[in-house]
Amino acid sequence: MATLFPLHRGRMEYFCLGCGARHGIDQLLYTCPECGGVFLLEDLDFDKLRETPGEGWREIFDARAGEKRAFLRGIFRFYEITAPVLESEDIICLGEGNTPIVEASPALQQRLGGQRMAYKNDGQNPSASFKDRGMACAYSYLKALIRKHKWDSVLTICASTGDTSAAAALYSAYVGGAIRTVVLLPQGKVTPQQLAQPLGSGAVVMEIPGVFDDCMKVVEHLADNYRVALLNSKNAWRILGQESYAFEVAQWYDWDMAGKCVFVPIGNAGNVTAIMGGFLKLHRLGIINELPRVFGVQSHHADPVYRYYNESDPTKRTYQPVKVTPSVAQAAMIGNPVSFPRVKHFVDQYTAIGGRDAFQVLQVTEQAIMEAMLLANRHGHIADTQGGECLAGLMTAMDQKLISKDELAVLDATAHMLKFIGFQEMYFQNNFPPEYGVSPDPAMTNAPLPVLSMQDKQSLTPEEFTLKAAETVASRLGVERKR
Ligand SMILES: N[C@@H](CCOP(=O)(O)O)C(=O)O
Repeated sequence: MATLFPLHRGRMEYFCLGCGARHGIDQLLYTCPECGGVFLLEDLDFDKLRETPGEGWREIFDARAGEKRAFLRGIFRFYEITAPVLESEDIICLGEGNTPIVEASPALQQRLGGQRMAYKNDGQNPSASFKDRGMACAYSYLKALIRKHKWDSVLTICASTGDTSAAAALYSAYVGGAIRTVVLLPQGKVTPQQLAQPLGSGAVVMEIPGVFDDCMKVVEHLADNYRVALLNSKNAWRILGQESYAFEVAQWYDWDMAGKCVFVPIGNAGNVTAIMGGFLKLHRLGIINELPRVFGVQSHHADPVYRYYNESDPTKRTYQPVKVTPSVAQAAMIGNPVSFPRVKHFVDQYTAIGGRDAFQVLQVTEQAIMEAMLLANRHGHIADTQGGECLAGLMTAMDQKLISKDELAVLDATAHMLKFIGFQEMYFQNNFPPEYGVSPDPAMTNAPLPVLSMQDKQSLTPEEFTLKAAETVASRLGVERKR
């Protein structure tokens, strides 16, 4: 019974956060035709889910952990609270979600003065970032529309700092058929690894001089005026898929969120929106009894959300986009997050239940981000620069006494470290362009050590070469000979 599909079918609608207008999901909408506001998707029958007690839902979701069928695997094991309007035949699962939570080693915990922490490695998703969670849902919905309307051609489009484009191109390549994808990237501001991803998936890659915010404006104009399907998190289906991060954190800790804090970097703000929205859904259904505290983290080079919430008097807060400067947390280098209205919407609900401290935003320096990432990785983690940003945020929270040692901090490593490996290289080789404001601590750098020369290789016999190389390694490391 527990794994039956579906246990609940919903009636979903777009709901505008600007004017409250509601629209049917039969058409692709990103912003409200009436006021231009952003949407969330709501299941009008969500409260019917309360007929099953929280304990019942916990059992159902736990029972699906070993599920093999695509439509109940990955993010879709939470089908009823995600997108309960999709048909099983439309659901795409490329193995997204279910990413590991890895607790800090005792040595790292000690370095943090005993603070409990863990990373959730969302870089272990198929395209190596959390965006796959959202794309699985957005593409499943698109597939449903294509089937229903018998469309023979759909052009999907997104602006990206590198992760969204990789995910969009991957899911598009998998679905194929009517779908073609184009991605718009800020020229020179996406890492070589991230640029290689959509190219390899066969997407059309276009580069625009400027930063992400410039690309986003072009994509928004195209979505408003041309027949294209926008795949950024402005597309509310993306948000639904990304809620699975919250569901998985809760499930991993046996649905007990007491004493847990979640740290998440804020860029375009889709992820922090989804995480708060996800926890609120679980709370509404009694699946969790407490909300974890959420700490958003931003670099001082791209911090519009921090600036907004840094004003303690809510009546004096005014939102101002910022002009970004280069950031190692390049995925979050965004000065005008499209989901800002969604953040406000959920922060109000979140703090109404969890109190003022349930949501806070921290600002960290570029130097702190780099050093936190290196510290984490020297202790066996695979944090990317955004994961470093979260750890820098945790350290800031500790310094400011915003968190206690008994609380467990769950940090979002949003992408795989290998996507951002160039920043580690710049740190190790001390060649960061000055705009980043990062200078290496020699104790944190590393470099390969050459052993013997090519001339040695050519002049020695293979046996002599092995022996001399082994002796050089042993003597450099001060290893004692066996007696
Ligand atoms: N960091 C993002 C920026 C776009 O965010 P989205 O969630 O709105 O698609 C990226 O990887 O492109």
